[in-house]
Amino acid sequence: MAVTVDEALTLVRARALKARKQKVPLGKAMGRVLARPVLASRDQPPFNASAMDGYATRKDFLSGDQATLTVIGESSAGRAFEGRLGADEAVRIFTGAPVPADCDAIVIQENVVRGEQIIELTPDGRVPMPTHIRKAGQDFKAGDTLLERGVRLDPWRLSLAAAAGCDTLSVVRRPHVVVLCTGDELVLPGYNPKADQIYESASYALMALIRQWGGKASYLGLQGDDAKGIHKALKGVKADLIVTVGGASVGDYDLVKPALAKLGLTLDFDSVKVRPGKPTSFGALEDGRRALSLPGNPASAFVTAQLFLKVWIEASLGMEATSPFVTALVQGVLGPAGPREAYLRAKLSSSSYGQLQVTAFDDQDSSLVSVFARADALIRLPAGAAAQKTGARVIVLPLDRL
Ligand SMILES: Nc1nc2c(c(=O)[nH]1)N[C@H]1C(S)=C(S)[C@@H](COP(=O)(O)OP(=O)(O)OC[C@H]3O[C@@H](n4cnc5c(N)ncnc54)[C@H](O)[C@@H]3O)O[C@H]1N2
Ligand code: MOO
Repeated sequence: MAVTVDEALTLVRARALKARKQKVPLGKAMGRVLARPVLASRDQPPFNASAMDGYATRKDFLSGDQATLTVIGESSAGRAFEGRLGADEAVRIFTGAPVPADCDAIVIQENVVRGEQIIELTPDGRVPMPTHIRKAGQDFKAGDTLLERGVRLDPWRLSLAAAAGCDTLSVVRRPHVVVLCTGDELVLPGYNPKADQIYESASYALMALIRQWGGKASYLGLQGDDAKGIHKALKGVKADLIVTVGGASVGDYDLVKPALAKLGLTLDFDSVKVRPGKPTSFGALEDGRRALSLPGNPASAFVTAQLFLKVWIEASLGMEATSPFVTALVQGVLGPAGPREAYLRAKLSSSSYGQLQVTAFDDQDSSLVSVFARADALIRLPAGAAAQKTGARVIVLPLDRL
């Protein structure tokens, strides 16, 4: 069954794993997806806090006849002033320190002339500045949901969880994805290729992408064009998803599907109406492991990984589906799309006034590793799309470059 990209995405999502929880220390939670929300157990800040170094006092002391205040104590960050203020009194205060209970104004130290115990207010010092006091709960309040379930932790979200006092987080277990490459012509980097061989390169991108997208990746190495060998390599392997690369098409040496068939493969689709990436298939084995077979041409494997592998990993992590697309103005000429939805390797730039622009590489052959290494986006052309000229708005899928 040949399906469109959208149909394939629906089928891939339908075979996502049920999220399994595990606890991890906050310091190890970068990149993980929350299995439970992070809630605030207290207000932040927990007290009215001074935003400036200066003097805490009362507004009514600033507006009276008196232009001097008596300093009766100090409040510093971590050491609150516990006393009470009398008439025309102030407390020395520092940024981040609790504002004493009966104070409602901060005079910054630049706006006073400091004496021994008495400070003299300059005219500016007599104007109350509400922003100099950060209200308790200004950042967040006890009981607030700070981070929703399904959110992926990034540096700023980790900081928020820390600000809420969480030392461990409940996250979704990473789906385990194994990668097997097939083809008699392939040699691992570091070994000597014969004249008719090439280096295996696709798995290096795929393994890194799986990790970047939130999965756990294991490399099963290389298998020749031998259905028995492929079957043996996959038979007892622990995995949530098996990704095979190569041997996916219709030739005499395309032996991945027969090998997976022996493991009880039920196919959801065996071909996608996409260019590159037509011989991509997906389904599940008898034992529940999912199997995604990618074409061997590196660009075909990378495009289909970006489309389907990423979505399967994210759905299995309990992340909400979001559109990965933006739009940009095309530079140069794009030919018509043909009968399959097309993804052209392209380079993003921005105009002098910040408009996103995109330029397709001239050579779109699906074997080219060098072009992908320079691309930072894919231009998506719907099946049957007409040719496009400079200035046309096109749909773009930015790549997850570091
Ligand atoms: N008669 C037909 N021939 C082909 C069709 C078709 O429909 N009818 N489809 C073409 C399309 S589209 C693609 S894409 C390729 C993909 O085929 P396979 O998945 O069977 O890939 P291979 O033949 O094994 O390899 C293709 C190409 O990629 C190189 N390769 C494979 N694995 C790797 C790797 N891990 N790292 C680097 N390079 C790799 C391999 O050496 C080949 O050059 O089939 C078309 N044929
Ligand atoms: O679909 Mo193939 O991936 O055109 O080279």
